[in-house]
Amino acid sequence: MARHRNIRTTQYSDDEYYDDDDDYSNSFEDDCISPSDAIYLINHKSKFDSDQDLTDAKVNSCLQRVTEILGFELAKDVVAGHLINNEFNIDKTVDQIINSKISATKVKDQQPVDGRLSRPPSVVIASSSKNKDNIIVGFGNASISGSKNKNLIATPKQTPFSTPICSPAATPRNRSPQNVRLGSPRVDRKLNSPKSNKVRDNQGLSTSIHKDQLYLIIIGHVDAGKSTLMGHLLYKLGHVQQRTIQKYEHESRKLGKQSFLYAWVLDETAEERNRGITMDVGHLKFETRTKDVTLLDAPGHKDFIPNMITGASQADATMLVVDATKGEFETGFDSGGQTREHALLIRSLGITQLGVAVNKMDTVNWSEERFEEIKTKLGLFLKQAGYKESDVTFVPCSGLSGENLATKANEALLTSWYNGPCLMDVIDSFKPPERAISKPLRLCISDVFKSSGSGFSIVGRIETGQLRVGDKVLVQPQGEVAQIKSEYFFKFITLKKILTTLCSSGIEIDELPQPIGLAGDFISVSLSGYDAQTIYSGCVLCDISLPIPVTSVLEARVVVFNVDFPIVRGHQIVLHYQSSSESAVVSRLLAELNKSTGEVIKKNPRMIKKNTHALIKINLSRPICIEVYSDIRQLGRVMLRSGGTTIAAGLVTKVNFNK
Ligand SMILES: Nc1nc2c(ncn2[C@@H]2O[C@H](COP(=O)(O)OP(=O)(O)OP(=O)(O)O)[C@@H](O)[C@H]2O)c(=O)[nH]1
Repeated sequence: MARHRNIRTTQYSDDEYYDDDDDYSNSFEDDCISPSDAIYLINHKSKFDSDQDLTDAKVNSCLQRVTEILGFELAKDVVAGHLINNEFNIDKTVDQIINSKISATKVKDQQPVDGRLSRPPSVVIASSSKNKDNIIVGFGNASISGSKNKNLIATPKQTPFSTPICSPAATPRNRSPQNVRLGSPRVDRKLNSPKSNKVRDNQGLSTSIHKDQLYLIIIGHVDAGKSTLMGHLLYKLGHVQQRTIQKYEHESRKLGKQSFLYAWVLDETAEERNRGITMDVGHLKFETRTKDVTLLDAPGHKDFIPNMITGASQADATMLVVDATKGEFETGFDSGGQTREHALLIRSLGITQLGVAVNKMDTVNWSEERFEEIKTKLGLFLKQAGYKESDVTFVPCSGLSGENLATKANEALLTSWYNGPCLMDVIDSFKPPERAISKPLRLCISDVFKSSGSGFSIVGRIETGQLRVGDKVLVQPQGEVAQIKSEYFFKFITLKKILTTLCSSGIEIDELPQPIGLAGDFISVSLSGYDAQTIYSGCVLCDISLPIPVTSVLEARVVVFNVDFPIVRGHQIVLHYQSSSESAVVSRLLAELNKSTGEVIKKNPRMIKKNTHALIKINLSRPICIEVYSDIRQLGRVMLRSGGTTIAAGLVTKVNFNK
């Protein structure tokens, strides 16, 4: 039996408590009063009211239990207040704390946009607390049961698929159930955490974690040294054991790829290691002085740009890695290289904070001249791409030698002219965005996994809103109402707590359940009792009363990249959004727009040339879940690809053509 049980719904009685074999007795820790004592004390409250010591003892005894259920610490006097208010009822106390934190956060976060998304605070609280009697904390299977609601959105014919799309050309129409992955969800790895900080503050639920949560994507041209840089940084921070590195050194030497030893920390599959390239987005978790950072190591190779887009859609800040080696920077930067494309993609997705690691400085003898040359060329391009100079920081470093990564540079040739921040300082200086907890629930499913037995799990990020066990949600685009069933245990894995990884590399598994998931959390939910065939990557769990729009037609304001051929009406494209993609066609060119003001320059142009802004209409081959950017930014961004290259990026301006 898991440590985390249905404590909050348990009605204790003396009989249960005194039964030696009864698991309930284990639910209370050593320093907690027994349930029978608690009940007795509550029933005889008046007798002991004057006894401050006794009250303290009761608070102390319940404090740990409350903290365990919440998953974070609050100041003792805050918990004491709630406990006394609720007559030491742990269940009510926890609910009250959670609800008070949500409403506190919500006031700050409330952003009425157009009425469609705004709603009174009471609705938010009610929706999350209406099933409070059923809230369960623990491991095991949870179930979303589907009761079809035909009055909602018609169910498009779709079949499940398992992996993020790799092929830009294909629409995954005929994926079979067998494609659902077997085994554990691909969740994120946390390496050894020597400085893991378990302290929590009392600033509210979304901000209660002592360290801010930041999703950082590493981008750059193929072989710029992204994986090596981050692998070595993690090693320097003590997140990778020395024996693991020794093992990688030994094994990579056997393959004749010793220079990739640090890259292996992030490139985990045999194919990636054999080919020496990153293919899928690797996730790792580490801590800086002020942040819990989730690292998204994106593939540099152009064949895997769709995977990179998937990673980018989750990121808050970016580290662009360029190779300082003579000729190599130029290859990556010139047209055909991925430096520009990646930087543009990231900016188009609304990510503004950028660090530029000028890597492999050892190959140019730590030359200041070379660093400045790269800074000038790239800086100019980044400015044109819409990055503010103040949001971009250049750092000279070497992923291979480890120079200027976790600590300030030692290399005399570098320190003779450089006194700026090291890579770690730059990462630490990124600002995490505010999480939109008060907006309607949007959980974007990025993966579906078949677990042992009949159940399956979904993995995804809560982009906005919140989710609790017992909540009813709408699965879009199916339009089916589902519920996180209370009689099952709910497995909530958040990146705040973290996760699983390769046992072979000495990395620990640390999956912790949470009673509530909030915007920004990447979670895994074990499901059973719901048809796995109808759920797939790209589906969205959302608020029943304010569902995400489902549409097969949309309008978007796009920036056309440096394309060889102009975009014309009837242009076949693949539309990328979140972790999904869909084949589509540009059905109308509505207007060419002024780059800076957005004013219409020309209505109904015949074509849209490179580097222009335009308003276009797109018809998709089947309905997708998407938002207007001004409603929910995270879900209103799209990428247009054609012939294996990204031709434009844009923001959705209209989705509902019936109104
Ligand atoms: N001299 C030198 N070589 C480096 C440095 N960093 C990485 N390399 C080498 O560059 C090669 C590519 O490194 P990776 O870390 O795999 O590059 P990557 O950018 O992650 O590659 P993809 O993910 O496939 O795009 C490897 O041989 C590394 O050893 C560095 O600072 N100096």
